[in-house]
Amino acid sequence: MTRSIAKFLPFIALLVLIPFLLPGGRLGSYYLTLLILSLSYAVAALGLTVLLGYSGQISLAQAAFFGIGAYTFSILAVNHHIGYWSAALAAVAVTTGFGLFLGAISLRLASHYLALVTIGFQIITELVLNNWNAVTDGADGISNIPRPSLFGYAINSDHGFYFISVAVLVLASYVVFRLRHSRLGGALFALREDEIAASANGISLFRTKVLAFAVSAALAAMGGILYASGSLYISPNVFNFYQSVSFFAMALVGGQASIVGTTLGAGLITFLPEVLRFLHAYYIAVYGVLVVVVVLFMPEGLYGLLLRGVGAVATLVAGRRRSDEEEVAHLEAGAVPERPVASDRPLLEIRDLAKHFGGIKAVNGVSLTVNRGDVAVLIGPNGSGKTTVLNVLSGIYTATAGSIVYDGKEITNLGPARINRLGISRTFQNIRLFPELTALENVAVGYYRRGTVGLAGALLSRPRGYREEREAMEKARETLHFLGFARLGVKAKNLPYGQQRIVEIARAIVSGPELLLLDEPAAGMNHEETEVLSQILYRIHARGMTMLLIEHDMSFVSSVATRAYVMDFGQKISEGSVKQVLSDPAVMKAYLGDDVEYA
Ligand SMILES: Nc1ncnc2c1ncn2[C@@H]1O[C@H](COP(=O)(O)OP(=O)(O)OP(=O)(O)O)[C@@H](O)[C@H]1O
Repeated sequence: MTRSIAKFLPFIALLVLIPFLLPGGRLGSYYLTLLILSLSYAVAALGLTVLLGYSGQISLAQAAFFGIGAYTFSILAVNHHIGYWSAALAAVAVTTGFGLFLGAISLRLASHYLALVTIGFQIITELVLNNWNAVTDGADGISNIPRPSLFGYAINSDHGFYFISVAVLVLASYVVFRLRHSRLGGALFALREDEIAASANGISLFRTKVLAFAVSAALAAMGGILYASGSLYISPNVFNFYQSVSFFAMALVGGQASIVGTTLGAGLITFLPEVLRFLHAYYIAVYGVLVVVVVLFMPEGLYGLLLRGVGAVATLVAGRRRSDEEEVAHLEAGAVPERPVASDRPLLEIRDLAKHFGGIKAVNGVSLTVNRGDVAVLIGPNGSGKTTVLNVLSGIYTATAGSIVYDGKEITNLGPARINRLGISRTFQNIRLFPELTALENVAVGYYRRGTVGLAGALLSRPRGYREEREAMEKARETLHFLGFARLGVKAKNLPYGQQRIVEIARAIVSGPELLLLDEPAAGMNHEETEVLSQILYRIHARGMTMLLIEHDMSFVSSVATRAYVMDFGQKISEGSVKQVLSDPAVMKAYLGDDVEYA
């Protein structure tokens, strides 16, 4: 057991001891009922930890999945007399199916549009539960819902069922924890932070989003089954829109990306109305204000605030931390590494490529070949179509016409994730790091394409999951070190511009791609930083990577490039060595216009 899992132990111990802690040895049955209720809510809210906290997808349909789980289980167990655990498994499977469906149809939707679709799903589910009398018994609901038996013992008492609920919460937390600490966890966070950058690092948006919805629905179903068994009776009004909002509030108030935080949030949102009951009619206003205050002023939730407080005290006790600045390493000066000589074997062949945006012919019939070992540069005036070539090449845009062949394979319009997995990595003109992830975590995401562990592997094979995660972290550390960067634990959004560029390059090379695409890597850098960047590109080139870069800084281009292509108005107007193209009259005309003769 790792230390990370061990840190949950006091919390689990507390949950086990709660019924014995209060005066009188045992809680009154009313509070025990509330505790069981809050555990069922916590399990369902953990689904939102994955969906909202990790992958950043907004869902207001968690009560619908909670209801589908509770109803499927109750219908099977009560009306069809299916055994408890078989009915429970079937309910989780059916609800997961609905999660897969909702995830698949919401693929192209973001933020408020996605929220609207989930609200629609929630309302349809409520309508079905209320009106499909033959199956759901409509507004009457279903009663006499059974409780489980374990090893032949029926767990009928509230106390017994409380411990079953704790066990299910621990199991649900374990699922979320394992998912978080596998390559899929990194993929979910990347998706939350920047979908384009995630897909350019080999992460399939479709599979990852659908996975998040499915896991979230499965956890909602587990919570729903606990709810049904705990209450012994269900009716549609429990699984309404307000309950979905409550689940949302539980995740936000506790700490949406934290297992313990969400569990605390569920407890708080369940017990708060009881604690505030003395306020009579005013309680709902006070309750609402408290929730809004936490959401507005504590972005990491109450648990995040608690952790920060503990961290601050620990820092005070241990003395001041070394400042981040002290951790900055520099690229060690050394001889310029021996760079490979470009071969005449093509790695990338672009033929008659066109990309039109309505009437704008951004790229219009461009052909170019990059040989293995080349550092090819694409230059041209602003708006000449360079970035568009890179975007089509890396699958971000689909081509209007033409073909792209990489390593002998046609890759035109394959999509960014598949193209990355074939060994093509890129950086972006307007740096696209994952801002809330640290430099190290950002780079580890770049190693995604080298991993193999899927959901089953992450949940069932702890050694494989850990090994892969550790390997990604080690490679990320090694790559950052190779580039002379040591602020590993600093969030990307807190790094200065030049360092963000280095981290983005590290993320692009960590998986050892064959072809590296760099879009204006020196943009916004001062002279010193540009010098360091050329050293970095020499080192990367010396490792055998072929590069295609876009750049405006001609002295930088002259120092690193082995071959140059020039574009103007969407077409290639010149190619050759940097020296050759810079003295080509067509190129001078493109840059200087009619002043060329004067120049
Ligand atoms: N998504 C888009 N929708 C519409 N037009 C676009 C889109 N992307 C690029 N364009 C247009 O295509 C043309 C080429 O743009 P592109 O960004 O490829 O040029 P560039 O050579 O990279 O320029 P710069 O050096 O300024 O980055 C421009 O006219 C631009 O406005």
